[in-house]
Amino acid sequence: MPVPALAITNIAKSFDRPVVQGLDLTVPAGEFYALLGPNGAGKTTILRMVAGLLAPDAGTIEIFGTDVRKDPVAAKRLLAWVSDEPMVYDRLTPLEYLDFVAGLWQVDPARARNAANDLLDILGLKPHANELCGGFSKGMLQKVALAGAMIHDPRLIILDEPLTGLDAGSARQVKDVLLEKVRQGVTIIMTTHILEVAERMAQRIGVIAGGRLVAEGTLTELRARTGRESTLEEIFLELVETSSATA
Ligand SMILES: Nc1ncnc2c1ncn2[C@@H]1O[C@H](COP(=O)(O)OP(=O)(O)OP(=O)(O)O)[C@@H](O)[C@H]1O
Repeated sequence: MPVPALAITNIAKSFDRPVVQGLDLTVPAGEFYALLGPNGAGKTTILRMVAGLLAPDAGTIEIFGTDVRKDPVAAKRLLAWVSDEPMVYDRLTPLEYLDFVAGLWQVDPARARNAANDLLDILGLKPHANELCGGFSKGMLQKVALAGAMIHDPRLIILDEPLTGLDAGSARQVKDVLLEKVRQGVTIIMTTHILEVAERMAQRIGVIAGGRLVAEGTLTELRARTGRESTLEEIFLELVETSSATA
């Protein structure tokens, strides 16, 4: 079997109470995977552990076979983490910021500049490429952060609510970038509360509730599980209600 992009085995994490409990999750290479779940379900906590920003209390996480805790630098090279709170330096222009990030990853400068120009173009930021980020709206900063996360050609891109706060045009640009990456063979894992986005973009959907994976599959498989022709919204609500009743 080919090495999956992400293999999570039995991870757990507690803060003042258990937040992630015995979670297994495997995402094959090249897949667009959406992670859904109610507020507080543990989605961000899971992704922060995958990105190496938070240590699990138990279990293992592998990115293309590389253990995130044993070899964090190698694992981080393979992935990009795009948080829902973009961190971009105010006093840099998008082009300077992308040069800076590419430098941290030791990407060849000429290659990085080409990639930066392509990303800024597709994200509609070309006209602002030489303006200071300090004057940008949150949506523009989100797009600069996304471009920065992709500059080292990651094989796995993890995004936490990437479309929140974006207008229709910006959301379209971000979706186009992500779909193009998937066409190129990159794996994408994304949380979203916009069920229509999960329905249209993702090949498989995982539903998290109470820190556990309560269902997973293609939309057709999830429909089969609930046993009727439902919308993703109906399936989602049913799965989450069932899981909280069981808990
Ligand atoms: N650093 C922390 N310290 C204490 N509790 C935390 C911490 N991070 C997350 N939590 C708690 O863990 C639970 C899960 O939070 P998490 O952000 O992972 O959920 P989520 O599924 O991403 O939610 P949302 O959809 O609202 O973003 C919440 O109850 C949250 O308050």
